[in-house]
Amino acid sequence: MPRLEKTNLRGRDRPQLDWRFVQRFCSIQKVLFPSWTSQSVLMFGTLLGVTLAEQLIIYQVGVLPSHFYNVLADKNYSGFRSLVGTAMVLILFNSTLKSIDQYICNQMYVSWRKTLTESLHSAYFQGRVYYTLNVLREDIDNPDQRISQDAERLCKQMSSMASRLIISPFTLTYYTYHCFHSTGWIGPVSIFGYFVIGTIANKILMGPIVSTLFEQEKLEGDFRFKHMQIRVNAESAAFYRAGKVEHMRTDRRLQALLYTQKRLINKELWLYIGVNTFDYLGGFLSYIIIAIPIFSGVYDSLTPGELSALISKNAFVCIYLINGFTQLIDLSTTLSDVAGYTHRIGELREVMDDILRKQCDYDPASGESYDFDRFVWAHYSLDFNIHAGPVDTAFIVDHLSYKSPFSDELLVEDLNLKISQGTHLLVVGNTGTGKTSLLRVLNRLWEAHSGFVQMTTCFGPRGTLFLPQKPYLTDGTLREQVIYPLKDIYPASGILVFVLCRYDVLSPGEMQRLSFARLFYLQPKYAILDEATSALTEEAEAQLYRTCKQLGMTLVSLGHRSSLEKYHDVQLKLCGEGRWELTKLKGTSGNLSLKDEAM
Ligand SMILES: Nc1ncnc2c1ncn2[C@@H]1O[C@H](COP(=O)(O)OP(=O)(O)OP(=O)(O)O)[C@@H](O)[C@H]1O
Repeated sequence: MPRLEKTNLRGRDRPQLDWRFVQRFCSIQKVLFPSWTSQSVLMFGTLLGVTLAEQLIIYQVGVLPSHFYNVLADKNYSGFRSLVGTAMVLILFNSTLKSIDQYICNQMYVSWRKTLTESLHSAYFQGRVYYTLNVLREDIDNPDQRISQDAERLCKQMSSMASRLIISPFTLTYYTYHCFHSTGWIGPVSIFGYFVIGTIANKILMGPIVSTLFEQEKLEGDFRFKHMQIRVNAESAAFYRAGKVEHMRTDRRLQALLYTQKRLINKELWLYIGVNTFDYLGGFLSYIIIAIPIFSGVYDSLTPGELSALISKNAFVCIYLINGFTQLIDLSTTLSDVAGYTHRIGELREVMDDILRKQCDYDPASGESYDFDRFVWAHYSLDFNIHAGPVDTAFIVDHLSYKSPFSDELLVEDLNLKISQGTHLLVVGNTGTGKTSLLRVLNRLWEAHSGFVQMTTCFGPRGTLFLPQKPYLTDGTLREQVIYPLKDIYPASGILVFVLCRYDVLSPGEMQRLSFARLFYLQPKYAILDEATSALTEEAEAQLYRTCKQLGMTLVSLGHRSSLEKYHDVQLKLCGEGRWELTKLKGTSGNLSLKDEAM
């Protein structure tokens, strides 16, 4: 796997309001609106209906004052009474529709967030994408923040734009027609021209905002990660009395974040100036439009009274049309946020797709999310050899060479090995010689440099189970810890009590014991133990190894302790610089050739 360079925010990769934004935005919309009958489309349709009704009512409310002038001037009491009644009904309707509009927008926000986050989750947890993304890819920052926060903000901003955007084609068409009717072509053409200039100016002002917002979100993620790191490692840091240095480092991240936030605010100032200028200039534009024919003598034949009536009528439609456009321009601050979040989520989706594609090329089975539970229940009816191979074998390693993803030096070269039932293997070697890396390659977390690894059993119960060096205890009850990674008890029983477990207060030895409890519960055929007893006494280690063997497990252990030798039949020693030695334990020694020896 080649080392990936950090490419974000450099040169042509700076997130902009460009074609790539449009593509990423459209691909996110496809997720949010998967079909014409989807919930989002129905909500959008309802919102359109509500906003159209709202516009009709607003128009009626807008003409009420002129009716009041009429009935008051005529001292028409019954007309006044019915007008007050109409006004009350219209106002009630208007406020109800406005509230429904807000309500639908909020519902849409939650529904979009659900759809988008679930879609990101399904890619993130597919195969080993979450591992590759967090451990091996350096070109993408804070995937957790993109999924939890950026997706939320994108949906929030889009829902806040929705009702204004959805209605604008209708109001713009309606008032363009009226404007054309009253002023001729000069009105709509000048207003459209004005809008085009405003849009270009705003696009120029928004460009730097999008990339700065992108950067700000990255720094926000880094800052949060630092706090998370302290939270997880609070005890170790406290043993070092590391408060001062952690304070300094956390403050440094805060300063970087605040510096970028200030830069963003400074850039936004120019956008606000642009938007506000556009708003206020728009107010005058209607009078400029009407002034042109007046000064050029088109209306010279009209009396002053007719001229003022014409000016008032034209000003009304022009102002409405301009208002429609300024509302769109006002959205540019929201749009720049949407663009920033769209780039962050779009980039994450692209990288996840890329990882998944490469994983599927390397390991076709990795495309599916591995479901331990499915395999447990399937076991009774299926023999699940996932690759054709001898039934008493877990792995066949053939001329395997591997290296760490960010280095060119081979850790192990040309390794031949067969892990078979009943032959317990001990892997030893100095620190950093590639013992755990061998397990990464066997587990297909890392790709082999050359040669191949064939896994002939499945993961999980009745197959192969890996106990990693760092015991992973998840959130949940003790029962959930023990049955992990199963979701349900197997076979169905209530033997494990429902006790809430605070895994963070367990000692390393207790964590290792709990990992063995998992192993005894799941009872795999092959148990791969990476320094699984390093925090336990030799007596406890002996007891656990004895139990594993009584349960019929074949063990592959990694470790430094010589006490481990007596539980194993064969030893693989990694000597560094690619060299390795395979020897028989319990008396026999010397290099073994894989193909000849029955391992
Ligand atoms: N995620 C990773 N990305 C890049 N390099 C890694 C990664 N994990 C391990 N390495 C490197 O690979 C090399 C082998 O690491 P490995 O974990 O296999 O050592 P090990 O033999 O198990 O050591 P130990 O006895 O300390 O557990 C080390 O130089 C390490 O820095």
